[in-house]
Amino acid sequence: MAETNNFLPLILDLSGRKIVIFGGGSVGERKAKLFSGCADTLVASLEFSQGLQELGASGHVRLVRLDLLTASDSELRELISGAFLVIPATSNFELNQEITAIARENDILINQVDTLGSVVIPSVIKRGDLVIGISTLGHSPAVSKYTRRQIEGLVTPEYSDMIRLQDELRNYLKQHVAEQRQRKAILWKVLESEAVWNGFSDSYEKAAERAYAIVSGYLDNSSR
Ligand SMILES: C[C@@]1(CC(=O)O)C2=NC(=C\c3[nH]c(c(CCC(=O)O)c3CC(=O)O)Cc3[nH]c(c(CC(=O)O)c3CCC(=O)O)/C=C3\N/C(=C\2)[C@@H](CCC(=O)O)[C@]3(C)CC(=O)O)/[C@H]1CCC(=O)O
Ligand SMILES: NC(=O)c1ccc[n+]([C@@H]2O[C@H](COP(=O)([O-])OP(=O)(O)OC[C@H]3O[C@@H](n4cnc5c(N)ncnc54)[C@H](O)[C@@H]3O)[C@@H](O)[C@H]2O)c1
Repeated sequence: MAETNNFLPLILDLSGRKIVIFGGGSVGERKAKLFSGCADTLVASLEFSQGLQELGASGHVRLVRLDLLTASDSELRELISGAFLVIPATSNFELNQEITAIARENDILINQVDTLGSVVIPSVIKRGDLVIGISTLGHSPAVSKYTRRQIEGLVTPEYSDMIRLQDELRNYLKQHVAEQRQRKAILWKVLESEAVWNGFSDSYEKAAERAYAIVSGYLDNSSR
């Protein structure tokens, strides 16, 4: 098991990145579903789950059918050529290790699914512009999944509304408040306002109206 206190989550722009998954079973499908929305995802396998066949048919992932045990090294290198991330997820541990070695030789990031490798895939929550990654660093993926479900219950749709409102306010305040510390104080006053949060249940406009009232109050006080 790798030394786990050196792991940190990163939020990456995967657009245009090539991700190659070996193995089209339940794990390969879960990984392909995660990445297919944002990266060029290829799955190489003997067989493909129903879910992957559907993703392939809809053009969301590229499926390459082959027996990796009889594939030549050059065929494997061709498949991983230009890849940002390789995920060896067949049911054959030795084969996964072989693919890992080839990816390592080519300095490609590897997400190992049958042990803790240098890249760990977290549980992911994506609610609009709010993205949360959760990992136990290999100790208990079930707890990651459990924690995801717990947090999903907390992250109500109002979080996306508040992100939109804060984004709007940040741009407004950059035009009207010179001092960054003052801008930060106003944003937190809005963020911690129960009236603003409750306003969203009426409408976004209602919450925004209450937020701008806080901003005006702050600006009036500071101009005295
Ligand atoms: C988070 C998530 C992301 C994803 O892959 O999508 C993920 N696994 C998920 C679910 C899950 N996986 C497993 C169970 C069964 C219960 C359990 O074992 O706990 C459950 C829960 C379930 O299915 O209910 C079995 C399992 N997992 C690994 C092994 C190999 C081993 O450890 O030996 C075995 C076989 C163990 C055995 O043979 O018994 C290894 C890994 N799994 C990881 C990620 C990485 C560590 C992440 C972390 O530490 O948090 C790591 C190291 C590598 C990797 O990145 O794949 C995803 C939840 C997505 C969601 O939120 O829904
Ligand atoms: N990381 C995780 O969350 C997690 C969860 C469960 C299991 N695992 C591990 O992940 C691995 C895959 O698990 P799974 O449930 O997806 O297995 P699975 O049996 O559902 O799928 C295995 C896939 O590998 C393909 N495959 C096997 N041999 C092949 C070959 N020679 N050439 C091409 N393709 C080949 C099969 O066609 C199949 O599509 C297992 O080793 C398991 O230990 C990881």
